[in-house]
Amino acid sequence: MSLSFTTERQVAVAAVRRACGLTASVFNKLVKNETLTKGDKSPVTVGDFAAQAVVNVMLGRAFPGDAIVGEEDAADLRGEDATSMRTRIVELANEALAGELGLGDMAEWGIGPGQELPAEALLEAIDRGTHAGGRTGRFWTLDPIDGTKGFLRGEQYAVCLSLIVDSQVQLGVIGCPNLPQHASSPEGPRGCLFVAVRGQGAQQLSLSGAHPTPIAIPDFAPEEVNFLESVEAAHSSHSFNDAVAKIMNVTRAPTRMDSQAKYCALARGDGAVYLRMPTGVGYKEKIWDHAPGSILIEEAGGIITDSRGQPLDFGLGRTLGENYGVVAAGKSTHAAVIDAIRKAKEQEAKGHM
Ligand SMILES: Nc1ncnc2c1ncn2[C@@H]1O[C@H](COP(=O)(O)O)[C@@H](OP(=O)(O)O)[C@H]1O
Ligand SMILES: [Mg+2]
Ligand SMILES: [Mg+2]
Ligand SMILES: [Mg+2]
Repeated sequence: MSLSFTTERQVAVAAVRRACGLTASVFNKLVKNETLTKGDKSPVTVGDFAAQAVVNVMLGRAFPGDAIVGEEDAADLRGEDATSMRTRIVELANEALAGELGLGDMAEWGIGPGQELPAEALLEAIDRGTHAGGRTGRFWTLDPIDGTKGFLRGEQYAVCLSLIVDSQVQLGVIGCPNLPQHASSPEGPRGCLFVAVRGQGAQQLSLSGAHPTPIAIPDFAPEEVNFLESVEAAHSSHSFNDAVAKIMNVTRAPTRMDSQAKYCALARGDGAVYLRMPTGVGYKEKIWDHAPGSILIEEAGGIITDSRGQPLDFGLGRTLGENYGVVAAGKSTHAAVIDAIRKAKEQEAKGHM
């Protein structure tokens, strides 16, 4: 078997590009009854569902034998009360699948004129994402909109796709429609793609899939270190991050950003540390929230582990198992973060936090 994953990369970039176009167009037109609240109280929009349908249709055509671990499922879309949402999703997904071919995209992965897919086919495509994951075999992970809360605020979100083979992430593609192309000009052009293939490095591309540019995590002088963290305090402990930053004598304020755009920002050197610590007990991190970002960090020369310094295990199923948080940083910084976390935990245990 070839391990260059050339076709997989091509399909993944094409699928993420189409899904980004869809989500960006949906944002400007989103109305109130196009968002649902899921069982865990988190929001999901017609954009999430339609983007999952598009990516799953394309993966299904290119790799009919591959399983998919996708965040969304179509259960809430089948009832009569969901008719208007369903109609909108069908319209959005068909529009994206019929849209112009991007760089490296193939006509047979999308649909031609008059080939619109009916609602049932698209709901089935969404439900192709119900795979359980696991230790062996080949499957994709898909988060059609990561950072749905950021998406709804008009801030950062990302379309995130990865390929896992026997528990190892081999390919990751992340599309960030709202991320400035250069951190140095935050008001400049927005929208970029990030791609990493195991052993082939990490790249930033334009949203169209053109102009691949290698990216790497730079060395940070201690006084230049800053943290990247979630906007949502319920997703990651801001106060623990403050304690860790203090121990590391970090003076720069943290950069808050939704979604795996944080991994992209880290991979190109916009920030030095991504730290995500649990806010309570019970929540298990999902593999689609970290698999694409993890390979991007590794291929950009960084290290990603849990807060104990142990590797993340993508072979446990749909989640990462018991939650010890996530720490990503460049090689020269990562050990210092793990050490500071240990000290912060000691302080916390002594009631000093
Ligand atoms: N209590 C919790 N702890 C950690 N992550 C959580 C969480 N509740 C939801 N999330 C996850 O946090 C993701 C967003 O991450 P971030 O905070 O970095 O923007 C969500 O992805 P979705 O937006 O795809 O649902 C969701 O999977
Ligand atoms: Mg969600
Ligand atoms: Mg997510
Ligand atoms: Mg999501």
